[in-house]
Amino acid sequence: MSGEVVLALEDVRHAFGDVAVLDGVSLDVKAGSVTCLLGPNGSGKSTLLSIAAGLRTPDDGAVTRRTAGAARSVGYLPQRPAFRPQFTVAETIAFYGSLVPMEIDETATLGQVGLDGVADRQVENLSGGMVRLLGLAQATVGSPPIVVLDEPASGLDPQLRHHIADVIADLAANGAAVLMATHDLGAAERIADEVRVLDDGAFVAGGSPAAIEAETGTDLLEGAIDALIDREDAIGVRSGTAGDRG
Ligand SMILES: Nc1ncnc2c1ncn2[C@@H]1O[C@H](COP(=O)(O)OP(=O)(O)OP(=O)(O)O)[C@@H](O)[C@H]1O
Repeated sequence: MSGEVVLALEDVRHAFGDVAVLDGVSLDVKAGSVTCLLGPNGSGKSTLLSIAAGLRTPDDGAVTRRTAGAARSVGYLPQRPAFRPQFTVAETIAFYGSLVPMEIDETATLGQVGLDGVADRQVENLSGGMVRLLGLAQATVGSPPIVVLDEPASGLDPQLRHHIADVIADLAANGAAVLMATHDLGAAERIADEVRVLDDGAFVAGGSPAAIEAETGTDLLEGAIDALIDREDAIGVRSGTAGDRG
């Protein structure tokens, strides 16, 4: 099965009101691989991920998920994961486990993200980073063949970021097709089989990290992104002050 395209987006378009966010985006994600979406804040990564995960219907274009026979088709980690505050960590995973028609090893699920030691702690008493780890664990419950992760390492310290990247690489090694948005270029460099750079609603580059670096004459993704994205534009999007700059 490994290497088959299990998630395909074809000429996907989406707008919020009169603001076009995705302007004809096509993408194949294969089983056993990690695809990282890079791009400035507001470039449409989360919108694309929510469409890929089936949570949002695009205005136009086709989304195909080949997940027949899977207990759960898609695991999804939102950008801001939120859980019932009074549930413990173990109860939270048990709840998600109850939604899929298969036996879940809760301890192993928590262990893979390093949360087995806080299984009895209530969610409201977790740190922000721990909540994100719980979100990642939740996204893997039921071994979905497609895993969609929106900034899985956001707000985590460098060691945890590294650990999360290892967990994600393991998911792909075990056959999952992983599609994730990230601003962690080091992680993308390390674990991405494919990178897509999104800007102004379209992909401006795609390929392995090495291929993108070769194409842009750079030796790190950070340099490649600088070469591909107009930094002034990106800062304008971030701060909303583009119109104020003289
Ligand atoms: N529900 C919504 N209604 C209206 N506009 C939206 C909605 N969701 C997103 N947008 C707009 O769509 C654009 C793309 O947002 P999106 O969250 O997809 O970007 P992103 O690349 O994930 O950004 P970031 O890196 O900051 O998370 C932004 O201009 C955003 O304001």
